[in-house]
Amino acid sequence: MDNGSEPNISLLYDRLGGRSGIQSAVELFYAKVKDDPRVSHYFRNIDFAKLMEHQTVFLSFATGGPDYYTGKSLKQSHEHLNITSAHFDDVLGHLTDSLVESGVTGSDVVQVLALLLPLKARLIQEPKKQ
Ligand code: HEM
Repeated sequence: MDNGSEPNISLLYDRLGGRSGIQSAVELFYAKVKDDPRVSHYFRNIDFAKLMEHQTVFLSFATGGPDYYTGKSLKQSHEHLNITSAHFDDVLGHLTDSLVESGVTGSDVVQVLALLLPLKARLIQEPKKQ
């Protein structure tokens, strides 16, 4: 038993390799997205350097790192894009592959996805059912 001042568990952020580990996975991720004709059209005329920086900060913040995400709300930055449910899944598939290729363990990949999947309803615009 220790003195109880620090819980003996590691942060998801640290297990992802901290800021530099997340940044490498994000670079891999956008390379895949840009190469995928199903979704690359969403990213036309986008400043990728800025986008990668914002995504790195967002993921660092979401996984318990010291960064604080102060960008636009995800709803604001995505609503003009009209993202479909299937395209959301395609993009998260690329994120999954990028994390696996970066050496992230299966259970940590699941933990990242568990943080992001609940955001789907805010990011997609499906036609309203009659
Ligand atoms: C949970 C999943 C997602 C997260 C956490 C996420 C996160 C982000 C973040 C943090 C930004 C930067 C916002 C800013 O610069 O203020 C961004 C921008 C963007 N995202 Fe996502 N995103 C997700 C899913 C998607 C999907 C599925 C697509 C397309 C199919 C997409 C397309 C874009 C585009 C095109 C931008 C740039 C918008 C602009 O600069 O006008 N995102 N996203």
